[in-house]
Amino acid sequence: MKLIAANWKMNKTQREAEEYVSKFLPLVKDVTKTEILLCPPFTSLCKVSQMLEGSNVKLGAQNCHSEKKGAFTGEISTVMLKDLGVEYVIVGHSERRWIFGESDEIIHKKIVACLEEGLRPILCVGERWEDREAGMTFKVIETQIKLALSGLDAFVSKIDIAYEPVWAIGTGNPATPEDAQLVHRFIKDLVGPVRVLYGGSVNTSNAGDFLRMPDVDGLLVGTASLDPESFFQIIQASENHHQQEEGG
Ligand SMILES: O=C[C@H](O)COP(=O)(O)O
Repeated sequence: MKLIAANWKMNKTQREAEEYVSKFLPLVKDVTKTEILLCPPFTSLCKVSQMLEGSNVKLGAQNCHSEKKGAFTGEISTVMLKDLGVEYVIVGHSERRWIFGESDEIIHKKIVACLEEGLRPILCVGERWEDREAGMTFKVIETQIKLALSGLDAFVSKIDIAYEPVWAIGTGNPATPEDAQLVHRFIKDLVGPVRVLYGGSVNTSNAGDFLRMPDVDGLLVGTASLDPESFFQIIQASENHHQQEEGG
């Protein structure tokens, strides 16, 4: 099943999150062929978790710490997330890699922490523009994945990967669906059967084009997920795609 995930990043107060979910749940109530995920900021997880109970929408977090508890001021553990009803955690988003200096080693530890707690990590990988220009896209992706998933071959079915080219994030300049397809294929050849999402300037107009690619198994949506209507339209693109596939 395709996964369409919303990463709200550092947006929305609790009240705004509540308004969003109130509008969103009736829109998606008949969605059955697509897995839907909302990843609000930590401050809204509790409220959103209560609202999603019994619905067809799952809850994710945008980050976690690698330790279960202890003297880590300002951090949130996988145990705490699990306790709130979180099922997914975005790990290694490029905004954490490049703004906060999160290393591949830390990302690996976070993935292990998620797996230990029964949470499903969405590992984000992606090249910067200069990597792409230097012809290093595949090398960068390979290195990020090998380091993050080192020793975790047996757990690949419990992990999703999001290909998010750094230069495409929040720029309005997405990868072409064909370029995304090439990288997704490369990732599956490297890792084995794994669900690979695309992220980076996905919107209501281009979502269907990405979802038509054979190895695009879902989308990780930032900006266009902030409005419930437009996020719903992206989910609809996935439902439509599924219907077309079934129709042959
Ligand atoms: O996690 C989501 C991605 O960073 C994509 O963000 P964007 O849709 O605003 O480009």
